[in-house]
Amino acid sequence: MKKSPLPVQNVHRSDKNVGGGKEALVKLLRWHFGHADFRGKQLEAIQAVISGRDCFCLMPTGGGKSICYQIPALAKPGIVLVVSPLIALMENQVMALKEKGIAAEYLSSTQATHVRNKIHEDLDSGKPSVRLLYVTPELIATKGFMLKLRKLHDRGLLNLIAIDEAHCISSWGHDFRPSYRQLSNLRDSLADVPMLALTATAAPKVQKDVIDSLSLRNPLVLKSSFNRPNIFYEVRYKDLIDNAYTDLCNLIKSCGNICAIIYCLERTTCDDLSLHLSSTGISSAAYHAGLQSKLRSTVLDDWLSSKKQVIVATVAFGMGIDKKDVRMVCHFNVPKSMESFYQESGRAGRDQLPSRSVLYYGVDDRKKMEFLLRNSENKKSPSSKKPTTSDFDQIVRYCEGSGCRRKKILESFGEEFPVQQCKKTCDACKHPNQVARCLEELTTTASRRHNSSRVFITSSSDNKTNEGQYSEFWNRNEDGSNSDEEISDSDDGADAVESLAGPKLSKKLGVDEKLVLLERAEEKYYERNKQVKKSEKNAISETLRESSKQRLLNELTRVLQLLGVEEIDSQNASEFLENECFRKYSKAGKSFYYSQIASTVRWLGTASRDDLMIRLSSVVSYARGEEPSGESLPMTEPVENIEQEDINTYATELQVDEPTQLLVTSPSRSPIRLPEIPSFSEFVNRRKMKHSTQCSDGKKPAKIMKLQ
Ligand SMILES: Nc1ncnc2c1ncn2[C@@H]1O[C@H](COP(=O)(O)OP(=O)(O)OP(=O)(O)O)[C@@H](O)[C@H]1O
Ligand SMILES: [Mg+2]
Repeated sequence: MKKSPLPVQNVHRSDKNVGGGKEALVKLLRWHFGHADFRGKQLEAIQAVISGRDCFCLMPTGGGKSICYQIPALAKPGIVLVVSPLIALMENQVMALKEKGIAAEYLSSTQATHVRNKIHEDLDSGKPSVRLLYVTPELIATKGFMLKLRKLHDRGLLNLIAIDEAHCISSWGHDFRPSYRQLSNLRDSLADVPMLALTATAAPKVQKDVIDSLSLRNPLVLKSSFNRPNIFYEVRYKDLIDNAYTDLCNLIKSCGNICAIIYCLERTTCDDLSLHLSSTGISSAAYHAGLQSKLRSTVLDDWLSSKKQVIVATVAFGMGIDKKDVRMVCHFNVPKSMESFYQESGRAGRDQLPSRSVLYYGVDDRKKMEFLLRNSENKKSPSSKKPTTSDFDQIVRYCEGSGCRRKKILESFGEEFPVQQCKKTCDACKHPNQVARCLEELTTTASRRHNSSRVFITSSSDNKTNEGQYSEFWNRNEDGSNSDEEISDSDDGADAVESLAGPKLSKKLGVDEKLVLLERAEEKYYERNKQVKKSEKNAISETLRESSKQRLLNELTRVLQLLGVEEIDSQNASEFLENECFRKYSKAGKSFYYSQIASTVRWLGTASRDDLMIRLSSVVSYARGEEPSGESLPMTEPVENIEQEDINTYATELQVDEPTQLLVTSPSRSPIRLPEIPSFSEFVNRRKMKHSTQCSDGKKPAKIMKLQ
């Protein structure tokens, strides 16, 4: 309900009288926001900036930082400029303020010109009505807008510049945004306007970097404890769970109809996991930068209004989103640093009610992340301060070490925390024996699976993987490409689907993006051509098959390299797997086929060397004369009723003497490019197809071979 604003208080004059100042400020807080009193260091921050002093305010996520600049805007005539990194975040706050009857606006490229013009007119008028003006750092960097700010300042109207999410200025931070760097000019241009930097980033090196970069002058530094007592911390070990998807479903269901966020490393995992949750009756949606902006807003709105219960997202989601009743934040893949983990898990329980942070930890995930971090370390410039493998070690210790989780989080931010204060609000304190057993089991299981006695804090520096899959891994890339800038200030390239003519897809796109674009283009085609038969719509197109093969190939290449498997030719194996999906689901239709491909990709991501050798036994290659080592591997695809004739024909068609000689070494062992050789099952399948064509031609059917 809108309230008429309280007459503007000139608290500035009474700020020396702390008691009087406080009373007036509390009155504003109660009237406009309905809160009984200030929390933590809010009042100190407000009084500092009102008195004209710079302030650096560190409060945990959900601590109530916004009030620190919203109340000053109501306490003094004039304007408070708020710099915010995300359009969604600005929109949210402005909407909430307007609902409270507070004159707030934001300026962004997404607004209609007439809306922007109206705001500019108001700013240029003798007595602007706007009290809080939200802008992006990009806008501040423009000459025109800076000129406007100077004019406002000259007219005595610019009271405060608040830099929200101020850690974005530091490349040490987990959310570095190059555009924030431009804010370092503010001090020169508007020297005497007080600045308020706000962040929940706990890392001391980021804090110092923020103060230096913004040239804060003798700032009042306010730090609150980073402890979030209402969050229960817990780690689940993927290597000890039969099926992490099922485990997660059960977990969500066991909590009732809660609102949750699930973070995944890859967009495909978001899509896949969300699909899976939905199929079990949990209302969920995926959210990542690969979605069209309209769809993203719908997903966000649905989740904010609790129409959707669970949002499955990449790290592109969540900064500054003020949904109070998030009861669980789950990391389905290990986060890249303790800082990211703290920020993301901190989105639970903003209403201070009991909530949960659950981290699904897997040794494979850890290796993947180590690889990405090492790769990025190798690439980065000497001045770059991206999270490193040593930052990551903190999160590994959080998962792989015994002892209070809460203590580990807080100590990694330099905060001392006596274990007794945890009061059994983490799994390690509540069920110490169970956690100890899990860790012991993890050591044995993982060392067995990964053929290594070193499980803890190891690294896999020489692994190669498809980095393109993790385009949101660095929330904001230094070079700005692939950043979720697109999530904040501009529309993304997904709209290209609209103009998609045939398979004209940019080479820059990853396979998954291409697949999604093709799917959408296809959907659009069918939408426009409703007369097209349903069966046709359901048919699996060659393009889809090709993209699926490529998707499998990418994952296979990554997994084979990660596990050091050389005996499997990824090309043959991907074709084999795709063929398997096609064979099983071509009749059932596209969605079944697509979901089978997705689940195969998922399986590849968790498969061990032995799993791969077993399932892909028919495409395992050995060097000429080399025998498979150890016991013979069982085949998951038993080939029955195969005649010697078939084997001979297979050999003859490939012009070799013995079938075993077909099986050549992996490309890494042999520099010679060999002609493409179909796998045996593929060959059998082709023959099967030939037979069936012959049958339909009215010829006598040949003996049918059965591949299960
Ligand atoms: N003094 C207060 N008393 C009660 N509730 C408050 C008070 N101050 C803020 N809140 C509430 O706390 C919640 C979090 O506030 P806010 O969004 O400002 O947090 P934040 O510190 O900016 O978090 P983030 O780091 O996630 O952006 C909001 O719902 C807000 O209404
Ligand atoms: Mg905030």
